[in-house]
Amino acid sequence: MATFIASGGRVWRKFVKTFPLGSNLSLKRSPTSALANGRLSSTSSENVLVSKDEKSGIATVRMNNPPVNSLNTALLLSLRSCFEELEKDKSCRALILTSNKPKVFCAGLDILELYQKSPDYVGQFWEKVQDMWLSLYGSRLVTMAAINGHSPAGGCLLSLACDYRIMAEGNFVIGLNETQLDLVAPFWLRQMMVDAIGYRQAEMALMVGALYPSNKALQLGLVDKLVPIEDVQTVAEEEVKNWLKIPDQARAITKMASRKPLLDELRKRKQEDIQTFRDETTRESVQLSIQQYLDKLKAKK
Ligand SMILES: CCCCC/C=C\C/C=C\C=C\CC(=O)SCCNC(=O)CCNC(=O)[C@H](O)C(C)(C)COP(=O)(O)OP(=O)(O)OC[C@H]1O[C@@H](n2cnc3c(N)ncnc32)[C@H](O)[C@@H]1OP(=O)(O)O
Repeated sequence: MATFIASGGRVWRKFVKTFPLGSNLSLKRSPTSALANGRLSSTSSENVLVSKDEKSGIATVRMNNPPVNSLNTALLLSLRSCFEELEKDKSCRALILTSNKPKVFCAGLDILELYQKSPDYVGQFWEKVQDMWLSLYGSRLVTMAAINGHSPAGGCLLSLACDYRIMAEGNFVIGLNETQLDLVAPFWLRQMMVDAIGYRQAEMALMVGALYPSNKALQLGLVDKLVPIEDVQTVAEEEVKNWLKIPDQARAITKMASRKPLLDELRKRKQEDIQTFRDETTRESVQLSIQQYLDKLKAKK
């Protein structure tokens, strides 16, 4: 269903569309954005909320998968569908990725998707991670991560796939802590880390599975800007507007020139990467580590 809502001088396109596994993509107003002045509607089952300002062509994509936006199958499918919809939309020029629940941007992969599942299941799950990443990392749009909270592992993956990262100041962490779960970050994730913070720092960070507080992440270049949590969205919008002063075509071609080798490499080695993930994740010792990690998370309370 697609409707157009005109409000406050801006035209809002609103549609609710059902994606596989019952996840929804809806284009609607975001409650805190300066871009937002359309009508707000919401249902609790929607795991991705999207608002798009037709005038500027800036879309805000809010992950809405309580309690911590862990990347389960449904959220991965919704994110991919959403990125692909916006990619096809000729009037869309930029995408801001954020969390609908401040304090947690994304808790990474849903660990339960990796625990006590069949090799086929985890293989299919991993392919959804790959496909979501291919659509975000390979996007022609300006992509901005508005990291309004913790961003470990898969949350860091999402952030690294964007063009620019603005993070909330304070006691929030970001990084690739895979080794702490006895997992090994795949080559395309490691490469993004190297590209962001340089070989030596990335090598150390990946080996020890480091999670950095936001000020250290800024110092390393893992994020580009720190702002108070309540300003993350507004600053992201301002930053996007600066980026949009550059002609889209030249910017997008330049981006593709630098990202194509890694995109092509994963496309070429997709099945091998899935096989490795299947084998590693379902290994008994890794399952035990995942179980212990889950217990640790629960015991936190
Ligand atoms: C070549 C070899 C190939 C192998 C390749 C293998 C992997 C490679 C690539 C990528 C791998 C990525 C791995 C991951 O992403 S694994 C996920 C890692 N994530 C984390 O370690 C974060 C864990 N969570 C936290 O630290 C905290 O939850 C957080 C700081 C994000 C928020 O804290 P807060 O206090 O607000 O919330 P909690 O009380 O801790 O959590 C609430 C609730 O949610 C559950 N939960 C948290 N995170 C996850 C998660 N990632 N998956 C599933 N469930 C999660 C938590 O257990 C609580 O549940 P409950 O007690 O309320 O039932």
